Amino acid sequence: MTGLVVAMDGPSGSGKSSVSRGVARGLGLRYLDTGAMYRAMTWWMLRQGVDLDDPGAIGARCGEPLIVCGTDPDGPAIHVDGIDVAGPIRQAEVTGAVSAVAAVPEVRARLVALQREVIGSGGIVVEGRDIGTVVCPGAEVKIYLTASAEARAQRRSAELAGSTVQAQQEAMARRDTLDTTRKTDPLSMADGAVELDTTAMSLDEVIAEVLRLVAEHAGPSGPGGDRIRERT
Ligand SMILES: Nc1ncnc2c1ncn2[C@@H]1O[C@H](COP(=O)(O)OP(=O)(O)OP(=O)(O)O)[C@@H](O)[C@H]1O
Ligand SMILES: Nc1ccn([C@H]2C[C@H](O)[C@@H](COP(=O)(O)O)O2)c(=O)n1
Repeated sequence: MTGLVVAMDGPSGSGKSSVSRGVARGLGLRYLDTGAMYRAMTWWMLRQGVDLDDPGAIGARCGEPLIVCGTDPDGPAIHVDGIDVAGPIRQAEVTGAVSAVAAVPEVRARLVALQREVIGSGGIVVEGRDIGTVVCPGAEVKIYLTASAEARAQRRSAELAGSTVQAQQEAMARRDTLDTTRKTDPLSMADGAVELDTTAMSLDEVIAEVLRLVAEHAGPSGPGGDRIRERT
């Protein structure tokens, strides 16, 4: 029997990580942050001095780093060649460069294959930009999370000391443009996805709504209902 897969896509800062972790905890599922894998690849490229303006150079070297991504929603770990990069991949240098690396087809092919290995037979909430469209189009539940640009920037700047809402909004807009206009597997809403605009919702409300959608789409009376269990 295969396990439940919940696919969570959406633009930067829409709440994918926080919501996915809350849903995984609530259902006793694993959690995979695919953005962390693109960030880990970018961290490695920067460390190696690869020219990030040269997609050919990125594509030629993207098979080299060993990227290992954990699936514990309470402490998702990420290592590159045995080095813990959970902190470094969140730094501004990586955030500013990751969209260029993620646009390279060879990078996407390698990381999608790795993601599918981790997903295995399921029992997991997976978040990113192409989960419902490319990585796992057969996922039982597909969510497309959105929120207004202002709300997303406000949430992010509240999280990061010393950043203004305006600077955050500009940085997010830049990244979203790159992520939605790249040629290979751009961010888009998957067929069958439920769009959830969280602008006026608290994090707890969003998690509760996704749990409700999971129960509706994959609950005891829905398809695959025997595959979910509530964590006690
Ligand atoms: N509904 C919500 N209400 C208020 N704050 C929220 C809500 N959802 C998420 N947040 C907060 O917004 C910030 C961004 O959320 P999160 O990191 O989960 O977004 P993301 O979509 O994973 O972002 P990215 O794609 O950039 O990694 C976090 O500080 C999170 O706690
Ligand atoms: N499935 C994915 C996940 C992420 N990306 C790219 C696009 C993002 O700008 C970047 C970092 O993701 P984040 O940590 O902000 O969620 O990685 C992608 O193309 N596909």
